[in-house]
Amino acid sequence: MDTSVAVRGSGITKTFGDVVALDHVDVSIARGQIHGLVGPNGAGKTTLLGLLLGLAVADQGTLEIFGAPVGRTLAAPDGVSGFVDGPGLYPTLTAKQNLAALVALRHRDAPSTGVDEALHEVGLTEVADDKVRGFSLGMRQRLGLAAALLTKPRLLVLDEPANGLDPAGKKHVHGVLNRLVAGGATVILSSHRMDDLEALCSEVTILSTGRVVFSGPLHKLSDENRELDYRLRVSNAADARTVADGMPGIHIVEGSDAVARADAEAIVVRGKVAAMDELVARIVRADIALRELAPVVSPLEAAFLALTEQTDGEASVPASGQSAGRSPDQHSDAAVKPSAGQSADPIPGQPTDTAVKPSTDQPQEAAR
Ligand SMILES: Nc1ncnc2c1ncn2[C@@H]1O[C@H](COP(=O)(O)OP(=O)(O)OP(=O)(O)O)[C@@H](O)[C@H]1O
Repeated sequence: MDTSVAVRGSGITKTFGDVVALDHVDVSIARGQIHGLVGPNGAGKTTLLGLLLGLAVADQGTLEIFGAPVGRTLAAPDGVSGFVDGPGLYPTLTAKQNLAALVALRHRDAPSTGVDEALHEVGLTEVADDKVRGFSLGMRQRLGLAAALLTKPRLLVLDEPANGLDPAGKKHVHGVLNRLVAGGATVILSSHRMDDLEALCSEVTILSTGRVVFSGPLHKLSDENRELDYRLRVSNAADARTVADGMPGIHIVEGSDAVARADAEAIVVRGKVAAMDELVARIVRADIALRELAPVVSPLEAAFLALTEQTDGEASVPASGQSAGRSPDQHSDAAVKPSAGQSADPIPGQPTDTAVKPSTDQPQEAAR
């Protein structure tokens, strides 16, 4: 058994009717890291997370968590907790009562074990006695995280945990996840926020229409040979433009939104890393101050867009659908595969021992 691997999936296929949600997915997720799952709407992220939480069972393929095969029954695998589609909570109970109810289901003798600590960890101590009915989306997300933490998971699985979080809440949750991982746990989360993923994750898996189109370390997405748009804020945009104009490998991007959003002292140029290095050197030699230099879209976002390029509606093609990704030879040495297929249903509202389904106002038998 490879002890460095938390999750290993091979040939995982999950269909819902004629829709292929996961199409022969191979994935290997290292222990002790935060691993990001990213992909367009309908790519299969929630379906995959649901399999990890025991909310659904794959039609084909094998899935192992910490070396143990995931069974064919709907039950959360040992040491795994989290939620998909938002945490299920009892709106008429307080935050504290929600957590106590979950603990009571497991430890009838000590129903409050760990509740205060979990609320403190997610920053909800002050509203511990408030009814969840009045909670904002962000507060519910944090309470769902607290519910998952109660089980002291070795693998925490979260579907878009940053939904509804304000910047302070997001920072707090990032801190919780980083502490968890520092303590040896593994976190797998999905997000549409590339900045969150870049801030948190060492590795990502990009899904497109049910297939893995990239899986590996984030740095492998920074392809120096790919042209990117960069925004430069300088002390004199007109002079910087003159320097860039006609330089080999550099193209000035006119009418870019990124310029409009910035200020009069910004230009946007397109080029590869080597050409950008030369441009920066020339700008400095021309006594122009370079105040900011950043890609208009991050390497992760650029790779995401390139790898999941699709036309409207393509994300919902049935089992016989077309490939939506680029071919492997268009990418670097990370695990890149062609994409295709399409997806289907995470199990309908099946709360399990640790995982919770939809956060409607209907009480779920929640995050135990
Ligand atoms: N219970 C279900 N019944 C039928 N189809 C389903 C079911 N759950 C998911 N699907 C379909 O499977 C595909 C993958 O859905 P999934 O929710 O896994 O995607 P996702 O990547 O999480 O999308 P999003 O980013 O929009 O949350 C979609 O086409 C979806 O319509």
